[in-house]
Parts: sequence; structure tokens; C-alpha cells
Amino acid sequence: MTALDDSEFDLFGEITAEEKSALQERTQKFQHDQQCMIASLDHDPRKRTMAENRLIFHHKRHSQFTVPNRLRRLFSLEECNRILEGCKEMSCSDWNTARHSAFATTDIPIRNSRFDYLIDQVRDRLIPVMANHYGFHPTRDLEFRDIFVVKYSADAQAGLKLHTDGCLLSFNVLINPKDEFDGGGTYFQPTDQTMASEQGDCVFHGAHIMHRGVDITRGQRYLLVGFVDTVDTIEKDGTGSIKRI
Ligand SMILES: O=C(O)CCC(=O)C(=O)O
Ligand SMILES: [Fe+2]
Repeated sequence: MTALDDSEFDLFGEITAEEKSALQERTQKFQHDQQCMIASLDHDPRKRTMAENRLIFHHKRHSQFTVPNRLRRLFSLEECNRILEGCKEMSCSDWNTARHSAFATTDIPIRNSRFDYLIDQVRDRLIPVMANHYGFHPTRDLEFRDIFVVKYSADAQAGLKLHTDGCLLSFNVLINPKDEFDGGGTYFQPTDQTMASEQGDCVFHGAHIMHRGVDITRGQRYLLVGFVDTVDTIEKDGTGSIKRI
């Protein structure tokens, strides 16, 4: 095969001014039609379909859902300490390091584990709050795509680099007392702020927001992390863990 020089290898070419303006016109018409369609939908997420709720979320996410939120005391101190005891009883080989390819955490998926009971608790206490905030039906639309306990250690994996999560919504709950580590917290790029939780507090946010787990410099930091999506998307994609991007 002979190499082509740049002048020969012009697969698409420049688009003409007419083509460019036709493209802009089509894009504007599409955006206008979509806005009209969205404006015609019921205001109550319970009366809209799951797909309509997702469409509205996607439409608003870069303008209105750029700021993280906090829910204090999702778990009581007793509940956190019970999870923590469970974590400390796990052996090194119970912790996975290869489930989330590009941005791996040291974690234990909780489905069918000793922490399985947490799934219903989080579904009852957190999902309606997130659904209400982001315009979804309180019980019908949202489900966990993945839910797992994460361990950061100052001398091993100390944090997580800047990323977005490949789902709709994400949350994390601090499981151990914050005096067991220095540093930590979740940094959010749009607000340029680090959210540092008290034990049992939950931070939730749109998964599209750039964020990172700030490195700890002493001790250990345990989180419960969940990736949430619409039920129909999860069913369509099948189960399995998702990527951080
Ligand atoms: O460590 C944190 O605070 C954030 C965790 C996170 O973003 C993730 O697990 O995807
Ligand atoms: Fe994340």
C-alpha cells in the first residue's frame, strides 16, 4: 500500500457556507422542537413516563444540575459502625481492584454480600430524595446500577483522579469517623469545592459532573458508593459494573 499525501487524503473536505448554515438551521429547529415538546409535558414527574423524565434531566443537566447536594445522616453512627466492623472483618482478597477499568477503586460490591441489607435501606431513604431533586418518579424510575463499599488507604490507593461516572446520578456516604483520616472529601470541578462529610452523611450529584476523591494523607477512608440510572436503561444494558470516564 502506498502512502497518500495530505492533499489526496481529503475524506470529508471542508463544508461549504450553505451546508454550514443548513446544518445550523436543522440544529436550531431540532432544539426548538425539543423545547416545545418538553414544555408540553406535565409538570409532575409522576404523570410523565420514565423516558420523558430522563429526557428532561438530560436537557437540564448542564445548566441546572451542576452542583452537588448533601443529605445529612443517611446512616446513623450505629449503622455506620456495623458496616465498618464488617469491612474490617473482610480479608485482603475480598477487596477488588479491577472492577472499574480506567479509574479503579479498592471496593466490595454489596449485592449478595454481607452488606446486601443496605440496598433496601438506601433505596428507601435516598432514592426518593434524589428522584424528587432531579425530576424523577419517587419509586418507579431509579435503580442502582452498581453499589459498593470503597476503601482508601494513605499507603495504598489514597484517592481517585478527576472523572465522571458512566451513569445518570451518583452518591457516596462516609462510613467511618472523619478523624480516622487526614485529607479526603469529594472535589467538584464546577463549584471548585471539596465536600467533606461527617460519618453517615451522603453527597449526591449528577454523574456528568467532573469530580475526584481527594487523596488522604493518613489513615483510612471508607465510603459506600452508588451509581444510579433509570430502570429501563439498566434493563436494556444488562447488569454488570460500569466505567468511570
Ligand atoms: O472518593 C470520593 O469522594 C468519590 C468517589 C467516586 O467518585 C467514585 O467512586 O466514583
Ligand atoms: Fe465518581
